[in-house]
Amino acid sequence: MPETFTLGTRGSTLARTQSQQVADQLTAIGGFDVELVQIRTDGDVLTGPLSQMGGTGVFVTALREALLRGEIDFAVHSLKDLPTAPAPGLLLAAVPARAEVRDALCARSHRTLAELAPGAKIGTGSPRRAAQLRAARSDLEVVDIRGNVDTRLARLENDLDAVVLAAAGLARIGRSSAVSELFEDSVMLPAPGQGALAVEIAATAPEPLKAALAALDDPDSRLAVTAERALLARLEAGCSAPVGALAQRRGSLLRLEACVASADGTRVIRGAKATDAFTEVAATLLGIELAEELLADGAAELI
Ligand SMILES: NCc1[nH]cc(CCC(=O)O)c1CC(=O)O
Repeated sequence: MPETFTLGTRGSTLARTQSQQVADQLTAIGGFDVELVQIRTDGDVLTGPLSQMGGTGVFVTALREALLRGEIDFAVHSLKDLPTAPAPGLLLAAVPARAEVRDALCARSHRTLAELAPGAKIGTGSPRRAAQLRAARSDLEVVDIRGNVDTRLARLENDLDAVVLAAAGLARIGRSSAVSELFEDSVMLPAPGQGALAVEIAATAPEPLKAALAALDDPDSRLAVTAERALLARLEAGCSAPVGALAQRRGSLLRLEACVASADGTRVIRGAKATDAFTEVAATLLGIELAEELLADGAAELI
């Protein structure tokens, strides 16, 4: 009988879908059976605006505690929900190949941002998305929304003209047909880590599990998110701060682009920097150095 490992997951459709995808890959690579264990996090239970829930990691803390107690063998998170602070006793076993990184506009009648009527209502719970939307279209009414992806899309049938969601999440749950525009980097930079998954284990996890998960790791994706998260950490900004960042391999360079915006979108500080060294250290330095350039340009006032 193959060995069985338990995978802790949040209960949302998105979380269960992405956990099942990693489980299937692990079964294919390692020949293991994987059992999904559903765990409720504060992010699933508490109500109110996410940006005011206080503390980081509302979506991951309960999963991390289950890992440390040995109740589950591994956990799959959306990487952008992971706090940048190191997690003692835990390891990032794999960053699988990243999916689409961009944010998507989902609008009634499939309108693009430019096609939305003046004063149209556009929903997002993210200060980063709200600020960049206001910078692009100051006439729109940005409405604070939350809930899972399906709940947000349902608002299009109800009171909103458009919502903004991560394209990767929509694709994972089979709702890509709702997308009317993928935002270019110049209009909206994604959240650090967007579109990537994080597979986390306890440092004491069995070697065969570590080895099988290591095979799921995509080095370019890991380096890109390392640079983005180093920038976020150096800015001392959390996942709900108005910070966008995107690192991508461009030929022989790893290029990082980032922005910090004021909540009202009237100020957007942007910068970009590249390195030709493809190591964790170089990616981390890239993030730190670009963060320091943004701080020198006044970013601290906006965070
Ligand atoms: N915090 C919510 C969250 N965490 C990860 C995703 C989407 C998938 C991803 O970016 O990997 C979403 C929903 C959204 O932002 O639209």
